[in-house]
Amino acid sequence: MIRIENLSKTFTLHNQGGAAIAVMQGAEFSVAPGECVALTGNSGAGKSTLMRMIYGNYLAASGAILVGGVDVARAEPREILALRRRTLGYVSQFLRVVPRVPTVEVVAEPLLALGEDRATALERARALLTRLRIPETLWGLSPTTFSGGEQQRVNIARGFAHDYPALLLDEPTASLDAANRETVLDLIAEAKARGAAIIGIFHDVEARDRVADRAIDVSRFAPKAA
Ligand SMILES: Nc1ncnc2c1ncn2[C@@H]1O[C@H](COP(=O)(O)OP(=O)(O)OP(=O)(O)O)[C@@H](O)[C@H]1O
Repeated sequence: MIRIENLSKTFTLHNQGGAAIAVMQGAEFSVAPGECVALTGNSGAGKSTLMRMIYGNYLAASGAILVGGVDVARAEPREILALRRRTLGYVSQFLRVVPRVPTVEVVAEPLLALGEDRATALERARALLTRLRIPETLWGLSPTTFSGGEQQRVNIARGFAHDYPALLLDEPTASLDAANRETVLDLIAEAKARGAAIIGIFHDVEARDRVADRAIDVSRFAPKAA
C-alpha cells in the first residue's frame, strides 16, 4: 500500500547562503495493508521529515513514494489533493481549522468532501466525538478555543472519519488521559483490522509496542559521510 524507494532529502537554506543539508539518503521500506509501522530514531533523525514527504508537504530530492499507486514524489498538486481526499489520511499533532466552523462539521468534513450524504457524515462525526469523550455541549462550537487535549481528540476524530486505506499518525496519543489513549489505540487497531496501512511516530513506547507490528529506525537512512 505504501512503498518508499531510494528516497533522499536535502534541505536548502535559502536564507543562509543556500546551505544544503542532507538529512536522508536511500530510504527504502514498505507497509502492507493491515500493518502498522512505527518510525523510531533519535530526535533529529528525520521521522517528521519522512512523514511530511509521504504526505507531500516536503519535496523529495530523489526516489519514489508510492501510495496506492500514486508516486507522491512526482505527482501534480491536484493528484496529491485527490490522494489526500480519498486514500491518505494524516493525523498531525495540531488541529488546523477554519475559524467559526462547528466541531461536528470539522469532523464530518472529510466525508462530505467525498460526497457522503450529510446525515450519514454527521452521524459518523457524532459517534467519533462520543467515543473520544468530547462533551455534546461542545459539538456546535468551533474547536479553536478548546483545550490542547480536546483539540487533539477532534483532530483524531477527523482523521478517522473516513476509512482511509493509508494513514499517517504523528504522536496520536500525546497529551491524552488514560481513557482517551485507550480509545485511540482501539481506533488504530480497528483501522488495521479493516486493512489500513499505517505509519506512526509514537514517543509513547507502550502505545507503540501495542499497535506497531514493527519499527523502522530512520537513523539508518542517514546520509553517508561524503
Ligand atoms: N524545514 C526544514 N529546513 C531545514 N532543515 C530541516 C527542516 N525540517 C527539518 N530539518 C532538519 O532535518 C533533520 C530531521 O528533522 P525531523 O524533524 O524530521 O526529525 P525527527 O526525527 O522528527 O525529530 P524529533 O523526534 O525531535 O521530532 C533535523 O536535523 C532538522 O534540523
